[in-house]
Amino acid sequence: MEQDILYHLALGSGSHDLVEMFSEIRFVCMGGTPKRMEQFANFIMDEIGYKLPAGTTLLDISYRSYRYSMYKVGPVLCFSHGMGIPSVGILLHEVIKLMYHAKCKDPIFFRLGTCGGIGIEGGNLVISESAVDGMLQPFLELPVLGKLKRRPAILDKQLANDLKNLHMDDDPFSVSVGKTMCTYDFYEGQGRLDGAFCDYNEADKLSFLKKVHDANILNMEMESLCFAALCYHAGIKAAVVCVTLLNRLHGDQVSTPKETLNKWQEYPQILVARYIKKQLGLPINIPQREHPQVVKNPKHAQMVRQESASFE
Ligand SMILES: O=P(O)(O)O[C@@H]1C[C@H](O)[C@@H](CO)O1
Ligand SMILES: O=c1cc[nH]c(=O)[nH]1
Repeated sequence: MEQDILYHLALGSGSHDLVEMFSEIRFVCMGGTPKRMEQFANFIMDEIGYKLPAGTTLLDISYRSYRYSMYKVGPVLCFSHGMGIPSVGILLHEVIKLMYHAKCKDPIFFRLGTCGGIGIEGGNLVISESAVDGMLQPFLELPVLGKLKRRPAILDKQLANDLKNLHMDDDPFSVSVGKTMCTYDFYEGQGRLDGAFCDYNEADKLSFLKKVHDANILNMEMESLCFAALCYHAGIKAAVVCVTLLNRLHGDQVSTPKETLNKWQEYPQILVARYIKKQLGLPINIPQREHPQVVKNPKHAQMVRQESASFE
């Protein structure tokens, strides 16, 4: 291949110097919405004391794709992945290739998400030890060339435990490690009664949720199966940290006020930021603003701005 066009990122190995732009990346963080990931980029910038080069602002490097958003903060790359397995799968293919082209060394991948708790109240964290599909099967099934390909959805146990150990007594959330059910739909796929269609009743739903609960599944979301399977297949250390928006044993609707939900969405970020700081050798409970790191490549943001702008 002469050049590799990372179409949905609006980047390419021929049009961009991917080594210059991304070789320092050590942590790749992704979550559903552009807003959340922009907030995380700003948060991690404060946490690790990273300073953007003078006169530059945080830029969505992939804004020309109109698909995903992408922010770079020193060694941390932040993406929005949209909703569901197809969306996160396409992104992962391109991010994994990006890491390869950029010659990044053993980057760790995180998904910072939201989920429905199974027996866990809203506003608490679940770290996935592995993922299962809506049939409780522990692998991603994908039709490839007319045949079903199965890839195990395994996550790094050590990383999950390391993250859990970063929980502090005065955190406003609990942290549990367990299995995650990843579905292809938010409504019927997760046994909700409040979708546009529903061919089952409350008793059927509760019997399914009990089966899920009895299988030690702590939460439901819509990306972990693919995220775990593709990272495991690529040999990438990966973790999924989600905040529960509700306890599904008590209801279906996400009725918590928006301000509270926004606060809760920060909880996975707090834990992952602690991990990143620890890996970078920074103290994890002292604000870093007064101790800015030297910017490794002061020309970087300007360069990203120019290259993104010139990409067609
Ligand atoms: O990371 P997010 O909050 O997008 O993850 C879950 C799973 C689906 O993408 C979405 C459904 O509301 O939230
Ligand atoms: O119940 C929920 C909440 C967030 N995301 C999901 O996929 N399910």
